[in-house]
Amino acid sequence: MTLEFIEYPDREMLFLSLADRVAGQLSQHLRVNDRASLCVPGGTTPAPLYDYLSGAEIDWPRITVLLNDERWVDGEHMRSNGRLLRRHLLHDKAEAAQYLDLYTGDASPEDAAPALSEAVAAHLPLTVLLLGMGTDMHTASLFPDASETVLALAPDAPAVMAVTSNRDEPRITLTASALKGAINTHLLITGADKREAFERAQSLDPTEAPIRAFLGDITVHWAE
Ligand SMILES: O=C1O[C@H](COP(=O)(O)O)[C@@H](O)[C@H](O)[C@H]1O
Repeated sequence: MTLEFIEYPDREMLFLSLADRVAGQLSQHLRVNDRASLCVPGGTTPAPLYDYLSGAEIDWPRITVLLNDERWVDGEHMRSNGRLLRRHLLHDKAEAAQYLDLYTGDASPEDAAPALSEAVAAHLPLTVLLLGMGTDMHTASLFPDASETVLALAPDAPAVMAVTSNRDEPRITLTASALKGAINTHLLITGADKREAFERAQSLDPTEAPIRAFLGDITVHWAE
């Protein structure tokens, strides 16, 4: 198990270099496999990374892109993680990728979870997993001290679960069982507050600091 922490001089360098690394890992995988999967976070941090990645010269038609988690809102809603992807990643060269949308339009994420679990399971293990993290140490939609997080961290959890106990909108999330087997895992964090949260997480239980469940073989990318 190796945790590598890379500190970049600035965010621009981080986003450029991480886009290059992710593209390289996907291409490498496609040299000996028919298909690859790229699982990425939503939120406010990764848009510039996706702008770079969308122009990468990789064999996008052989790549399935999916989110770590989605908020149960319409795809055009400001809080939709899918909206972020459609605007910043799934255009230019990456428009040719296959997109596995976690927002199905079902009445609730509970209704959608069983079929999504099957759909996601077909793309495991993930070729490249990129995680984000909130200052509260949540990752994907696995939130600290939530009863659903205990279930989503269990090794026998289905690949996808509904999350309804958080204070915002209902959500859908990949669980630890789907996320943890990825071939390449990266964590993208920026700013002093997230670095401090990341350091704190290392001595906490995953139920208090869900990102802790993924701090095995991982490369952490940080810039102020
Ligand atoms: O709610 C979410 O938050 C995390 C972190 O987002 P950020 O805004 O602090 O960058 C994100 O990784 C996750 O996908 C998203 O749904």
